[in-house]
Amino acid sequence: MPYPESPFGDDFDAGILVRRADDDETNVSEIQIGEVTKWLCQAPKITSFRVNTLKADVGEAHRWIRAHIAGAGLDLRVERHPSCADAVIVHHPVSHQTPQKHNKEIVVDAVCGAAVLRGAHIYAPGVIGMMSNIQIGDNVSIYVDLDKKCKKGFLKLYNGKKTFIGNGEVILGRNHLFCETPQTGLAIKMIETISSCPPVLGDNFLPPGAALLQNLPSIICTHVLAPCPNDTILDMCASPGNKTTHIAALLKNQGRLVAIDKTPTKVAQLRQRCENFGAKVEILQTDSTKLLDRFCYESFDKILLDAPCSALGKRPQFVNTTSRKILRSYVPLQRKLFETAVQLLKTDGTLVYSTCTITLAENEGIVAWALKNFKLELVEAAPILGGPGWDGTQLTSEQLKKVQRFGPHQSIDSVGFFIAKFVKK
Ligand SMILES: C[S@@+](CC[C@H](N)C(=O)[O-])C[C@H]1O[C@@H](n2cnc3c(N)ncnc32)[C@H](O)[C@@H]1O
Repeated sequence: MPYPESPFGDDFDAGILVRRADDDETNVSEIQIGEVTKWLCQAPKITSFRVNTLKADVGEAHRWIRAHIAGAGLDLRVERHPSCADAVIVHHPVSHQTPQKHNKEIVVDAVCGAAVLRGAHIYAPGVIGMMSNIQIGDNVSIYVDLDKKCKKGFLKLYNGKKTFIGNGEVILGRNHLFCETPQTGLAIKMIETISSCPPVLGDNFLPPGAALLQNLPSIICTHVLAPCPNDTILDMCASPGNKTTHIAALLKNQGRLVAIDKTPTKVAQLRQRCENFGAKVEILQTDSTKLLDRFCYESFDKILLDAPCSALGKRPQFVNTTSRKILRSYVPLQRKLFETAVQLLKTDGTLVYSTCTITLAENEGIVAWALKNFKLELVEAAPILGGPGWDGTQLTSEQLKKVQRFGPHQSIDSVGFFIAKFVKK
């Protein structure tokens, strides 16, 4: 089976990705959606770290990352990002050759396969099938099960829908993998992958809280909010806290930062992240659509609404079983959260709206709706490092240049993401 061209099933109407929420029949955009779905299946060509400036110096973190990569015998370009002072970028090598395949095969699930293409090794729970003749120390080829039909513990050559992603060395044998519970430990040490992302790019080689792996568009998003010491800032949908801790760092822990999430387990994650990163944050577990019960009208200088969304910007994706119903379920919640944000924002205050998805309805659709319903000015979401927004809503081409979208054919090959910035009038 060749590498997939789309994570969606044959019966998925991809046109929904480029339609407005209030016009679900007509194709209103010129976007070549096939290019986008193909891009979603591929891994990003960079890995980015965000240095936590509350605990580490960017130059020093840059040297640690370079030394780690050199120590693994790799010669990769590692640079401090020219426009995001706290970002360090590792460029993956460009390889035009598919690795040579071995006769012995391992089958992994789609989530594990995606992690492998972003530099992970394979851990026991991700392995589904291992041929019975495979021994510890063997070099094997890794395949992703594309339709979840391979049974756990499968011991023959799997002939179902699968795609090749790379080669590795077996560390754990069948007995350990399939006969022991719980299944834990490093199962396959990756040697080479089709994405060329080197398998050394975790963040656990760095001192705790010094830096984290964070996709570049997410790093840019907090710079667009532009926190300044002594601002009063609200992060409405904050867990696991990647952007909250970034805001705290740019605030230098001065001013007031309130971070909220609705789900108790996610609030626990947020708390832990803020603690590890030395971030001074007031954390609340509540529904952000109901914040006017807790805060006065116009309480905040700046608000980040990193909204719950359909998360279709994730890369790579092998399989996505989302539906029209699920995709359309986010817009009403995004509008409610947005409305609350506008009420809590001071006049002349800044609101940044972002998502990690690609649909027109959740991105440009929300911006067009917001400009129609509130006294807001759309301002340039600088630093602009992504491309313009998609057409298909009432937004003009000038307005589409003020927002930023991360997608295919751009200088930054990262995940799909959207950022818009407003000032309240
Ligand atoms: C896109 S994630 C946020 C990621 C986070 N900003 C970061 O960068 O680490 C969206 C978050 O919104 C939370 N959420 C969803 N509905 C919410 C609501 N009504 N009120 C508050 N949080 C909500 C989810 O639990 C989820 O953690």
